[in-house]
Amino acid sequence: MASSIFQTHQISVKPMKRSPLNPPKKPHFFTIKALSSDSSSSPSPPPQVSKPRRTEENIRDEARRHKTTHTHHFSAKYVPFNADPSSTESYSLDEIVYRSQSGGLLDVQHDIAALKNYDGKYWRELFDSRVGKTNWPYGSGVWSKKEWVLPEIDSDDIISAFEGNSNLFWAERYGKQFLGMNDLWVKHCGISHTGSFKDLGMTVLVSQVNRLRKMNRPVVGVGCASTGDTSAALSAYCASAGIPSIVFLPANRISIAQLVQPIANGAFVLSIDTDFDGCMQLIREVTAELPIYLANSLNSLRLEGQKTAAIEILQQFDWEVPDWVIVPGGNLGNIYAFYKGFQMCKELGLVDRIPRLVCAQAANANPLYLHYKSGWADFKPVKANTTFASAIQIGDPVSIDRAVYALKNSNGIVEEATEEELMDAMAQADSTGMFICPHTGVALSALIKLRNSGVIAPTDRTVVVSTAHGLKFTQSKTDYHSKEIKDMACRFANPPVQVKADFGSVMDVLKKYLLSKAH
Ligand SMILES: Cc1ncc(COP(=O)(O)O)c(C=O)c1O
Ligand SMILES: N[C@@H](CCOP(=O)(O)O)C(=O)O
Repeated sequence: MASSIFQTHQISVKPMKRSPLNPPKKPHFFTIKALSSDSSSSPSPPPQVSKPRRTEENIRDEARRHKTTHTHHFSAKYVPFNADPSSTESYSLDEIVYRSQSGGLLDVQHDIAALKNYDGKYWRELFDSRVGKTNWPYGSGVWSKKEWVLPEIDSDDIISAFEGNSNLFWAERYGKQFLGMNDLWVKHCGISHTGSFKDLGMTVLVSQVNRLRKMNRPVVGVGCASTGDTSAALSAYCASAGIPSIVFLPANRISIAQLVQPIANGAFVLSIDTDFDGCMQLIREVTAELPIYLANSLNSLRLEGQKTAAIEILQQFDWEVPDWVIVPGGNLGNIYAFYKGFQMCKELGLVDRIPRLVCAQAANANPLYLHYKSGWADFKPVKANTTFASAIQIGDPVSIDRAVYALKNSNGIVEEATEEELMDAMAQADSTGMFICPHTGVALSALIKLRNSGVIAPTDRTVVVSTAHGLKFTQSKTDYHSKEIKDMACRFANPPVQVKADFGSVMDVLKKYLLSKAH
């Protein structure tokens, strides 16, 4: 059997015998019948139907067999972000457009009235029913919310690695030992196909590109500027779809593990002698000239996938709302994506409030923090300095307006972390069994500050969003534990002990170690 990492195994299940007493059941996951707009009642929740997969089928074939004509009326379109209610400007998602007429950001606007034909209980049960299954495409944490993401895309056009459904980890020891907290959680979005939360948005964007190409729209390739994670996700999803990808990387500013990802996935990699903001400027100019589709989060499609992480957090808490969610911020799409996910759940009746959001920035790349501290006075981009949190070394974030909106509407806070603070926080978290990235260290530093100042109470249910896998950033950990960082005490370094290869020497160091650990 031809296999790829994006295919799951064929599962052999004997077809069930059908008889008049046992008629074929309706495939509920694939047919959501919208009520007419004047209807006041909601349909009953989807029944659990076992859907035998034929031996000769893979999961795409099975989904095709179950496909019925579209019976739901959910839709979405681009509108200017935060537009005046009187604005009539809008674009089909099948258009190639990244900016509004006035040059502002766009947003994907769903037909909320159609979605509201179903009550919160219906959506909760529908989403819950899809977790942990292999039904195409709903086995993905993103596509399990398809009606809220890209309702009109054909499931056959979707490119998915069954991303999402990431671990919400109870940080028991870290919470107790370092913060006196008993309800601290880490949402491990980096435990994902390419090792960061970018997979959530990229499955949506590349699926839409796949659709556009099938419609013969002029898209020869997909391109992005990147600090390492967007490029990894873009190249993997494009490789899976057989679509050329082009990535602009700031030379010598991303980790080796991140650099090798697009190289291995066959992307056209340009290493450019500038920083991320310079690469971003270039990709915007290039995509305006060439048939290359822009994959950065300036493109609001990406945020539709990323917002599902917020919905997933609520789902994992059995639809109870945490008090705080802390997100590291760089280009600032993700903080808005979280806001949007929470807000949609509130608007559609799945929950009755949203959490307070905290955006955490590295002090070396802190334009949002400075803007917040100035009382949201005039925004000024900064020149971002080198930071161990290299994926957020961004001085001129494209989603600044989205971030400000999200924070203002969630009673949010912005915090910053120095290099020493973020590296110490990462080392302490790792010492309790995690293996986080420096960006998660930034988010934990923000938490430490807000706990110390009493803004976050010991009993507050708090979620720290971990955005990438620690294995992408081993050089920073190596530098820290070797105490090789200039002007940093590396207080929690745990360097290996060099010891002679004889029993006595090994016993000596072990006894010393055990004594230091004895209570
Ligand atoms: C690992 C990691 N964390 C956090 C961020 C920040 O996300 P955003 O750019 O959406 O603010 C990024 C990318 O920018 C990232 O790659
Ligand atoms: N950290 C990002 C920076 C670009 O962000 P995007 O969400 O706008 O693509 C990266 O990994 O490239």
